[in-house]
Amino acid sequence: MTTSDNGDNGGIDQSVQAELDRLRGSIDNIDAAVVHMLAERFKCTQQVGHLKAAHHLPPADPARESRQITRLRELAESARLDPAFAEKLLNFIIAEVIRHHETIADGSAPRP
Ligand SMILES: C=C(O[C@@H]1C=C(C(=O)O)C=C[C@H]1O)C(=O)O
Repeated sequence: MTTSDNGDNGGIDQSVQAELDRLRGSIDNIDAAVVHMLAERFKCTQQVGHLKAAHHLPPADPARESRQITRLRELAESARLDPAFAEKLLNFIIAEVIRHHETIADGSAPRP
């Protein structure tokens, strides 16, 4: 067995290390894509927040959220992702968006 250290049992086989590095490279790329996609999503939701504030619409729209959750759960199922996890993630993001919308409606967020 080829290990990356002096033979103690803490060493990792080099082929295992190479596979770990390859997979972690992909994970890093995916994490970067997630960050970029979230940034784009927040750019859109900020604009929605300003539109709502300008027209005195409430920050949250529970009916829209309910449709999104139904849709996302279906997408998750077909992608073999746990639908409960997908729902929790969407709710987490939406809660942050609503917080932004409340700040915009308060008048404490500058227009971009
Ligand atoms: C972005 C909106 O505002 C809120 C945030 C949502 C979201 O992040 O997808 C969905 C509904 C609203 O509670 C919207 O009304 O479309």
